[in-house]
This record gives sequence, C-alpha cells and structure tokens, in this order.
Amino acid sequence: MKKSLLPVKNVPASERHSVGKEDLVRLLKQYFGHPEFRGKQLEAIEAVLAGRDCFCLMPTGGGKSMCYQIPAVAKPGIVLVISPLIALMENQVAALKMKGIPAEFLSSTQTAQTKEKIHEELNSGKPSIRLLYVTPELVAIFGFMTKLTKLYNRGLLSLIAIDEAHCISTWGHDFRPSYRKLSSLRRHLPGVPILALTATAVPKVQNDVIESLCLQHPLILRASFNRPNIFYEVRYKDLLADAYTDLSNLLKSARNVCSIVYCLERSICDDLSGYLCKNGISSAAYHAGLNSKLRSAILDDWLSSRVQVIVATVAFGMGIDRKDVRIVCHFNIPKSMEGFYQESGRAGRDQLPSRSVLYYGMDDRKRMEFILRNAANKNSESSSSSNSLSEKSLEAFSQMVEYCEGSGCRRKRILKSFGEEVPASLCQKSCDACKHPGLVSRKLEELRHSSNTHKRDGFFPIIIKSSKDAFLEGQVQDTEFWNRDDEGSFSGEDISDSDDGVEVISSLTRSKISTKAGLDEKFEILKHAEEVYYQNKGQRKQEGSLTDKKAISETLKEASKKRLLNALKQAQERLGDLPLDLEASAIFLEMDCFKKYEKVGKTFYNSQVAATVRWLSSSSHEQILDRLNANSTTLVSTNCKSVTPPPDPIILDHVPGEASTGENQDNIKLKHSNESVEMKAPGEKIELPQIPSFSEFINQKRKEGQMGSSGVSSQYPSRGVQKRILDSQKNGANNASKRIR
Ligand SMILES: Nc1ncnc2c1ncn2[C@@H]1O[C@H](COP(=O)(O)OP(=O)(O)OP(=O)(O)O)[C@@H](O)[C@H]1O
Ligand SMILES: [Mg+2]
Repeated sequence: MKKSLLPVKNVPASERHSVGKEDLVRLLKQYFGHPEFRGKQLEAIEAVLAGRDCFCLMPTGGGKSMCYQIPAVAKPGIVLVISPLIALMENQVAALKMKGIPAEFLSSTQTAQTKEKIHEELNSGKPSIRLLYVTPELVAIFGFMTKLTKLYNRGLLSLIAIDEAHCISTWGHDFRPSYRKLSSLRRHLPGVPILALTATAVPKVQNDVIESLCLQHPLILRASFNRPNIFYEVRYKDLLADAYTDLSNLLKSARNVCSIVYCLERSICDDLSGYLCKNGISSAAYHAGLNSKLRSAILDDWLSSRVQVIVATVAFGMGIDRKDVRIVCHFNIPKSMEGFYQESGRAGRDQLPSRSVLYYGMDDRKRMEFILRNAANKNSESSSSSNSLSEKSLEAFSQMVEYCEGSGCRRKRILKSFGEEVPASLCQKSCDACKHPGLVSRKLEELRHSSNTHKRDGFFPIIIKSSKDAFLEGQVQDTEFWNRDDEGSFSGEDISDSDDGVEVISSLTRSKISTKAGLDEKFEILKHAEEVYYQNKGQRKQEGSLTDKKAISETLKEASKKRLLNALKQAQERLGDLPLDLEASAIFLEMDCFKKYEKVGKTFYNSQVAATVRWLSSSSHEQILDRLNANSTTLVSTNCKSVTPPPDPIILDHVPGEASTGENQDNIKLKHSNESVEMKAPGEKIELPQIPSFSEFINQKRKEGQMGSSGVSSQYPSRGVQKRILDSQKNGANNASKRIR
C-alpha cells in the first residue's frame, strides 16, 4: 500500500484546532484546485475541526464532500466516512488517491486480501489512511465496531462523517434500515465529532437525523435549496403524439449532451434506451436488474463519455458526481418532491445552465397512486404507524402532482416543499410556467378536457381507493417491482447468509414472502442481495461446482446465440455495411459471454449477454468490427464481396469405443482442421458447421494436449450429440423469451 504523504500522528487535543481560515483555503487550493469555499462549507469545516457535531443541509452538488475531505487533510487522524453506495465510495476514494490523499474503502465487494491489507495498515503504528469509507452495514457488525474502538482508543479517529444522512429516517424518501444502527456510533466512540450531511431533509427528517445519531448541540447549517442554473419544465404525455419521439427529439436537439433519463420500471429503461440507440442517441440502460459489475461498467462508460444518456431507475444516482449533466428527464412522475429534487439536482453540478424535464402522464399518476395505496393497505394490516407513514407518502406524492398540474412557478413550488418561501421573481423566467405562462395554462386546460377521470375527480385530490382495483392491478403487476420471476432469481442459490447479519437475511426472507414489496424496500433488498452475493462468491467458488439451477444449459446458450444473432442483424440494418458472418459472430460473442461467466452462473451470463445486445445496438461500425476482428480475424471479411475459399469444416469426432451414446461430453472429441469459420458473400446462404459446447471444446483441447492432433476417427458427431444440438436449437427459440430479457 502506498505510504502516506500525510502520516497520521497521535496529536494531543490541545494542538488539534490550530488550523486557521487561510490554511483551510490553502488546502482547498492545494488538493482540490478550488479558489474558495462555497456556501456553508467553511462553517461546517470549522465546526468539526473544533470538535463540534454538525448537521449540514446543502443542495445537491453543493459540495458536501469537501466538509469532511478538508478536515481529513487539515487535522491528524482518520476520518471515518459512512456512505450508502459502494460505487460512490469507489469513485471518491479513486479521486482522492489521484489527488495524493490516502483514502480507502471497505466493502463486501473487495477481496479478502485487499481488506486484510487495509486492516493491517489501520493496525500499524502510523496508519497512512486519512479517509476510511465504509458502508452502514459494516458499522453494524460487531467485529468491525471492535476495530473502530481500537482506533478510537489509540486516538486516531478524528471525525465521523455520515453522508446521505437522511437515509436514517423513516420519514425520508431513501430510508435504509442499516442506517438506523449508526446510532450506536456515539455510544461506542464518544467525543468524536459527528458530521451529518444531506441534500434532502424536511424539518421532520432533520430532527429525526439529529436524534437518531445522538448529535449534541449540533451546529445546524442550512443552505438554500434553490438551483438557479436549472430550468424546470413539465411535458404532458397525454398531449404528445408520442412521448418516446418527443424525448428523442429533445435529446437530439440538445446535441446529445450528457443526460440522465429516469424511469419507473426496468423494462421501460431497456425499451427506451433501445429506442434512443436506434435513433442515433448514445444511451445505455441502468437498473437493479443488472449485476453490479455490469452496472459499474455502464457507469464508467457514462462517466467517461463513451455513453451520453443513461436511462435508469432510481437505482442510479445517489452521489454520482458528473458535473456536466445538462439534462435530467423524468419519464415517469417520481414519488416525492424529495426524490425529484435529488434526481433533477444531478443536472448542472458545474453551475452551468441545465434542464429538468418531467414527462407527466395521467396513467403514470394513477400507477404511482396505486403503488403507494397498495403499500398503505399492506402496511395497515401490520401496524397503524406504518399505515400513517404510507399515507404520508401519498401526501408527499400529491406535491409532485401539484407541481405537474399547477400553473404557477415550478421553482417556487419546489422550494416551498422544503419550507422555503420565496417570491416568484426569484425564478427569473427559468421555468416553463414563468417563461411561457399562457402556453402552460393552455396545455393544462387541454389536459383537463382530455381526461374524463379528472372531470370527475378534480385535478389535485388523490383518493385512497381499494387495492383491489382490477384495472390498475393488472397494469401494475407487469412492473419490475412486483414481478414474481424477478424475486425468484434472488433465491437461496444466489444468496446465502452473510456477515451483514440479520437485516439482510430478513430482507431476503421478506422478498420471498412479499410479492408486492414497496419500491424502497425492493431496492433495499436488491442492493443487499448483491453485496451478499459478492461476499459469498469467493467462498462458493471453492466449494465446488455450480448448482443445477445456476448452470448454463445448452438450451440457454442456443437462445443467447439467437438473441445475439438478432442484435447483429439489427446492427447490420442500422449500419448498413457490416462485412460480417453474422451467425459465426453470434456464436463467437456467446462463447465470449460463456467463457467469462460459466463459473459464476446463469444470472451473470444472462446479464453479459444482455449487455452485449445493448452494446450492439449502440456501437459504431468500427467498434463492432474492432471487437470481432481483435478477437477472431475469421469473423470479419475485409472484402465482403470476394468469397473466400471454404476452409476445412470444424469436425466433431468420437473418441473410439466411447461415443456411442454421445450424451457424455467427455466422450466427444473435436478437431479444428482450421480453426476458422467459413466466410460467405452477403446473400449467400451460410451452412454453419456444428458448433461444440464450451466444455466439448475444452475437453477436446485437453485431449489434444495429451494425444497430439492425430487421434481423429470420424468426421461427424455421434447421433446423440446431433440430437442434443438439434433439441437445443428447437428449445432455444421457445425458451429464449422466458429466460432472457
Ligand atoms: N468550494 C468549491 N468550489 C468549486 N467547486 C467545488 C467546491 N466544493 C466542491 N466543489 C465541486 O462540486 C461538485 C459537487 O461536490 P459534491 O459531490 O461534494 O456535492 P454534494 O453536495 O455531495 O452533492 P450530492 O448531494 O449530489 O452528493 C464536485 O465536483 C466538487 O469538486
Ligand atoms: Mg454527496
């Protein structure tokens, strides 16, 4: 591990607060390149350096991280940062290291070796680490708290920073049960100042955070929530010919700038992203249905501008620091103003002009009301307090409906919901209602007339109806959140008990019992499930082979090949002149997925296939040829018009005397007389030779290694093998839609 430029020393308390404002500004310049502090940063930093607890409420992108990063370089000791997302920790730690500030994170996604190194460093006489990022789940583990206590007893803990502190409150929109356990920090580590940071905390949440964390006489800093550089706008789906086209035109007219599109459901993300890609917009879907490796790959692509538009569920975003997001669209109405503010606030973190566009539709409104009502009805069976909590969420949702259906200043409405009363003049025509009041009023009028339901119900009231509303129930059961199949995929095989403790297990149990969990609950379960999965993955690898349920069957492989083939065909339609043998390329790409994920199981394999399909839908001519060419020169023809002489076909052989049944893969021998696949001119019918399964291929290679290349006895696969391959091809088509989405 790289040694610190800033070695940690045990410094007597009397020497701890000697950093003046000038020194702090110098550190800000030196490490972060900013000339001055923003908003309430300096006050927060001075408070915690003086050993005072602090509750810091700053808008999204306001620079909250600096409030604990500057103390980490200004004061000896280690700053413990509790952060809700692994991706967020990884990003911040990487950025700090680049700036020469020693920082580490501990999470279940790391290897035991990496974790051990970090612990060794913490146990050393002079740990180099200045910021240690951990998840709330880790803090809840007794063993880890013991380690923290040791650091504390050695006088090495200088500050505890709790990022996204609103997650501790059941009143907040992002409640995370593991945050509740952070209340034990004060008891175990008395005297270490605590800094709670959030961008969204209505007064009720604020009090809850302060009480739960046992903050003592905290300095409460509250910056304005106004984001003057964001232009707010609502578009009415019911008045548009086609919302997909409208969004696509919007993004195109903005010249493919960096954007985020939020959707309620995974399927919409996939669909919409596909549509945008087809329309020449560089986009990718991001949601909890993708494994975390894939998610971080997509995030990387987006952060490094390889992809411009992310179409995501709310799983995307908390703490994402890309400064130049120019547009944030909500393709479905969010469930609360807090959520909307957080998400739209991801636009324009560089303070440059940016846009928030919300697509509002009556169906979306009904759907969200139904989801929230259902949660209310479900909870009312178990507890009256949770019932009132769910009613609270309906109330919170009504603020969003008012935002969309009201004709007044959008900015004023947002700020009002956070308890800030401002004059409409503050907006300076930076929302559609202030800029084009007549137009907005006309649209609302039109909307009123177009909706029979609203003639009856009035515009604003949200009425709590029975959850047995058949029409809505039918609609909503198709969403990602209430899909039984999805839950099934997080079965005991994929996830086992973890050191994350009871909470995870009970979450998983709940996921099996409850087929209609709430949105937060469901995401909570997904996040935990993934963490636990990674935590146990290494262990399971050692335990031996995959269980049947996780194994990747031939049928699945065939279906994947077909799916990749279709994607390749579409890519060819889109790009025109791909000089590729599509079938051979599909086989190659499927093999690639299989090789990577054979040992991990079908969930990951499926995700990899899905990612490849998405990649094909958005990649350029060169990218596709590069990938296939780099990996197998035989898949790409440099001149597709000239027909290359047919190479020798791939020959599957029996091992003499053993291959009569053909069912045992070990019995099959494979010969590549020329390890290439035949290229044909476009239009010419391609007769592909039979392709062996991966294990067939490996076994053959192994045997070739032992026997040399001469042990070939027959040119054709056994009847059993032929049958298996034919069956796979037949079943593949039937199972494709069931198994892979
Ligand atoms: N004093 C400053 N001057 C200029 N830029 C700053 C300053 N402080 C922070 N920034 C920049 O502002 C951006 C947002 O910072 P940060 O991620 O800490 O915001 P945040 O308040 O945590 O937002 P979120 O609520 O979305 O997590 C970062 O790119 C950061 O480098
Ligand atoms: Mg932040």
